[in-house]
Amino acid sequence: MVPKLFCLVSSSDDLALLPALAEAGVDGFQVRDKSATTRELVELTRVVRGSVEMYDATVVVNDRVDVALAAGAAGVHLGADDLPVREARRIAPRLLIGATCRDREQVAAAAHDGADYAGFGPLFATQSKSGLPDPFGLGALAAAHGVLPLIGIGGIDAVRAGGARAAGAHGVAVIGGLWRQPDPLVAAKELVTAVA
Ligand SMILES: Cc1ncc(COP(=O)(O)OP(=O)(O)O)c(N)n1
Ligand SMILES: Cc1nc(C(=O)O)sc1CCOP(=O)(O)O
Repeated sequence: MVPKLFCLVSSSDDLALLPALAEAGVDGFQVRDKSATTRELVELTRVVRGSVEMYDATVVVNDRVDVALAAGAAGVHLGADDLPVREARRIAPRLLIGATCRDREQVAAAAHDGADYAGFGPLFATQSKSGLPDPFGLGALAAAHGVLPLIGIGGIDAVRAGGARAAGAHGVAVIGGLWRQPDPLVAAKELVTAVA
C-alpha cells in the first residue's frame, strides 16, 4: 500500500519525534540523508523502522536499493541518477518502488518499468533542494494523474497538500512543511487531515 503522507527523515532531524508522528497518522517515512555513509544509512533506516513499526508506517530509503534490502525497509525511492526502476524491480521484486517523475510520460515509463508510485514535483518552490526545474504546480499533476499513484513533492504544506489531493494526487511528501515548522507534530496532524 502506498502511503499518503511521506515524511522525509535525515539524521539531523529530531528522531525522538518519529513515534509521535506515526501515531498521529504519518503513514510513510523516507530515509533521505545525503551526507550519511552507507553504514550510517543502514543504521538510520533501522532506527526509523524501529521507531514507527508499531504504528504500521511504511519506511522507504531514498536512492539506495541495497540499503533498503539490508535494513529491511519496505521500499526505495529512485531518481534519475539512481539504479533504474527496471533493474531495481528485477533484483527486489517485493520492494515498494517509487520513482521521481516530472511529467506524464515519465510516469508512464516508470509504470512500465515496474514502479509502484511516482514522486511528482517540484509542485511548488522548495528550500530543501537546489537544481530542480521550475515548479510546475497542480495543473501538471492533474494532467499526469491516472497512471500511477502520484506523491506530490516540493513546497508542500497542509493547504497545498489538500490542493494536491483535489488535483488527483494519492498523497504528498514533505520536508520543510513538517521539520521546519515551529511545532512539527502540529504540522504533521494538519498534513494528515489534509491528505485524509
Ligand atoms: C516522494 C519523492 N519524490 C521525489 C523525490 C526526489 O528523489 P530524487 O530524484 O532521487 O532526488 P533526491 O531526493 O535524491 O535528491 C523524493 N526523494 N521523494
Ligand atoms: C527532495 C526533493 N525532491 C524534489 C523533487 O521535485 O524532485 S522536491 C524535494 C524537496 C522537498 O522538500 P520540501 O518539502 O521542504 O519542499
